[in-house]
Amino acid sequence: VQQDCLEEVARRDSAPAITCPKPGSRRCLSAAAPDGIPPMLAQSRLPSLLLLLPRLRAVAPGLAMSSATGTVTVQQPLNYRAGARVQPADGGQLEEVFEPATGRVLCKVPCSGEKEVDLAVQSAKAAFKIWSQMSGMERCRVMLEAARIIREQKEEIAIMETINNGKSILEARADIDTSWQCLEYYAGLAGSLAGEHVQLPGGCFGYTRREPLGVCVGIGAWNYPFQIACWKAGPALACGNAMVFKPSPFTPISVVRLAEIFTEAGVPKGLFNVVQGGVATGQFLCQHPDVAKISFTGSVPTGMKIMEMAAKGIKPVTLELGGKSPLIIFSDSDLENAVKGALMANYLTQGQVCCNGTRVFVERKILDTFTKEVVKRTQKIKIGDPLLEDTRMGALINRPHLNRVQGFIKQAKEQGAEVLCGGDLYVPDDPKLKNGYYMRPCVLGNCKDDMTCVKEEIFGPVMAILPFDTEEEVVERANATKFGLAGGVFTRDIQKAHRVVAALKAGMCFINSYNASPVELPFGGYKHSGFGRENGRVAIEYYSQLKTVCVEMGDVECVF
Ligand SMILES: NC(=O)c1ccc[n+]([C@@H]2O[C@H](COP(=O)([O-])OP(=O)(O)OC[C@H]3O[C@@H](n4cnc5c(N)ncnc54)[C@H](O)[C@@H]3O)[C@@H](O)[C@H]2O)c1
Ligand SMILES: C[N+](C)(C)CCCC=O
Repeated sequence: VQQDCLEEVARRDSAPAITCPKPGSRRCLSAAAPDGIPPMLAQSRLPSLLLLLPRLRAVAPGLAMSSATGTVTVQQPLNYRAGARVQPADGGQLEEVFEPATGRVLCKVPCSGEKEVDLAVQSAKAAFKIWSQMSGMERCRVMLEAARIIREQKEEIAIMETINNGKSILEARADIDTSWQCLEYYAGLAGSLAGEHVQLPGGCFGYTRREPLGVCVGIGAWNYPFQIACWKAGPALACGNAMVFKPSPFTPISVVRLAEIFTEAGVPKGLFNVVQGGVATGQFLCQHPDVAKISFTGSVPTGMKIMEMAAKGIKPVTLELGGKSPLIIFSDSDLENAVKGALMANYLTQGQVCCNGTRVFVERKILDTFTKEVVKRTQKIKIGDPLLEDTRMGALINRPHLNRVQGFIKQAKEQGAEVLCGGDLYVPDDPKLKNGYYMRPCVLGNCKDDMTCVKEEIFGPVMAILPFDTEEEVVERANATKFGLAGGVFTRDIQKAHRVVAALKAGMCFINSYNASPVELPFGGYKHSGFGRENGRVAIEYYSQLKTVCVEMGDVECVF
């Protein structure tokens, strides 16, 4: 037993059944797909929660028996500094945190002020002195241990994420998988970070050292709270940096568990700290003179503000922003796969995914057949309690966001789009879910490129279908957007597939699939969707700096 768990959970008789991955399974992306579950979400199944109880009690006392929807309250502090949960030194305004599935308040979190932000940064600075002096192999070992603990505690973390975010437990498990995989991947790279040796005339030489930046700030969005934190912490820590992370005020819970796991794994106390709050806390972080880098995931308007603040301190930034990505379905596609691809491109996490392919361009020849099939499958999606195993769509993040998505659908109708299915609020039969933030996934037909629903990021389960006639035309229309995060193409013609993705102005492209995110592949946007990359070897560049050392072996040549 290594911690006071943050959850004080009321006991209930009917706990949801829990499944776990096969121990040692590499990743769910490549796993077989039992029960028709998409391979990227598939898990091998274990029996019920009862079999896991001894281990769950050990790692998370109080969480094990009954982490069911509608029962959890959070009582422990959600700030983390110098290796422990703390109350913020100057916590001001309280933010209510909701359980999207029920609309209940899970806790009220004090927003960290300037003093708490400074304490967190100072704590990170102190730990940086130790961590940055360790060898890559030493850092690798600690990070592997953190990955191992996450893998071991995957079920509890996934439950926490589902309760705070509203996404289905099936998806939350896949998120936790990509989280520990990310730490494992960068642990692997930590030991091989190196510079170059360059021979110069007269026996002189130079060499380069890849050095960490210092204290890095991570600011996260609410749609993938734990995963976003790992995608930033992985490369940052591998390079020898320390981090202060601020999650979205809507989803403050799971990242504190990550901080505890890092401490349990053996990082110096203070290496990974968490501050809580919204705009003001984020600003204190970005403006802090001892912060060396900002990595931000969120909306385009906030990204612009972050960049302005970073510019004043000449701080490098990584911006992972929004999108309105095209998915192009040619008539020679495997129709079954194309339909599945469109569903995966639009409905994960209730459609609240930055890289979603929400503009679905369909070659006119197959428009009717494709649309009919997509609508049929969309109508069958099981909405409801996100902790139930058979739920495929949970609740949106909060009431204002649900209203915003509904507003987009209303406006789409006013502008001439046709609602082919869904788009209305969904009220589950279960009384405890009556105040949750549910809606039916929506397919819009009769869409035109200049409609708001086609131009703006809706960030909800809303797919717009747009017919096209030629390759040239569709590429031009696909690129006619300020965003450039992702894009996809379905076709059996291999030359056409590569030609089209080469022409797409987007950072993450898919051929005959959509929304896979293996940690080995860089992820990030073009244009207003941001710059810098997460995942893959290249992320090392964004969390390190190169020092050149020039060595003279003879006498100094002096012109004076
Ligand atoms: N490209 C990606 O990898 C990626 C991933 C997930 C989400 N997103 C995008 O995130 C958006 C949804 O997330 P959101 O609603 O949380 O975004 P948001 O921009 O409202 O907030 C993101 C984070 O920034 C903080 N913040 C807000 N104003 C700030 C300021 N002035 N200074 C510093 N910090 C500030 C918020 O508290 C939050 O932690 C969507 O546009 C989505 O596409 C992008
Ligand atoms: C894991 N996905 C589905 C590729 C989402 C990445 C993060 C975007 O919001």
